[in-house]
Amino acid sequence: MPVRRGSSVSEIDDVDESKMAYITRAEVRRHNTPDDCWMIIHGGVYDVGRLLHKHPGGSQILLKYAGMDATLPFDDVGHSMESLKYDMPAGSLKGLLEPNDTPVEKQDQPNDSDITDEKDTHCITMAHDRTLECRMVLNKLYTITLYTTILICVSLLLYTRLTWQSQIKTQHTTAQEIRHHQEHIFTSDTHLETRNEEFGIPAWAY
Ligand code: HEM
Repeated sequence: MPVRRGSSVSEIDDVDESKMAYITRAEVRRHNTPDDCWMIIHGGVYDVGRLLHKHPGGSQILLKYAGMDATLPFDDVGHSMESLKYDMPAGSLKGLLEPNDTPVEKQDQPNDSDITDEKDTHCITMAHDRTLECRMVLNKLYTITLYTTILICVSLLLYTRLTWQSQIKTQHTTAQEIRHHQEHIFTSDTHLETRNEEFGIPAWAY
């Protein structure tokens, strides 16, 4: 993965550095809960609270870096710098990292067990993600049921229509045959004569 170590937030954002507050790592570290989650990326201090549940990579990964410098993991995953400008909700940039603060390479890296011990965020996130997963599964089930019902209804309609059509066709043909046969019988002179004779009507009477 391309890592752009050394890039600064002011290079990608229209940031007027003179108007931005400088924030220390210690201050950022205090904002490490799902309700108050800050992180440092490329020298910018971001409040990721509003991004948490919209982040395509999930909220859990962001909470893992809550209160920390997430520049390296941010780059390692392959995010573009433009992502900070266009995907970060407006107003998320709280300030710039105090320039004389400890460099990122010397920072502690997060460790899953630390997170569970130090913060309750892990449990909260897991519960949240499980709820989301359940909702997604239910949504999928609902969609599958809906489509299956529609498919069954359409198949039934087609089947009924086809069966009726063939029945109607058969009835129609039989009716036509009968009519044709009758017409033939009644227009046939020989038959008329025979019939008249049967009823005792002489041929000259017709
Ligand atoms: C705080 C600023 C961040 C923003 C604005 C952001 C934004 C995004 C966006 C737009 C995507 C989807 C497209 C892409 O890959 O670029 C994404 C995916 C992802 N992000 Fe972030 N992200 C941020 C921070 C982080 C951090 C600190 C991590 C930690 C490692 C992270 C991990 C991930 C992962 C794992 C994915 C999924 C990648 C994939 O499915 O290929 N993100 N993020």
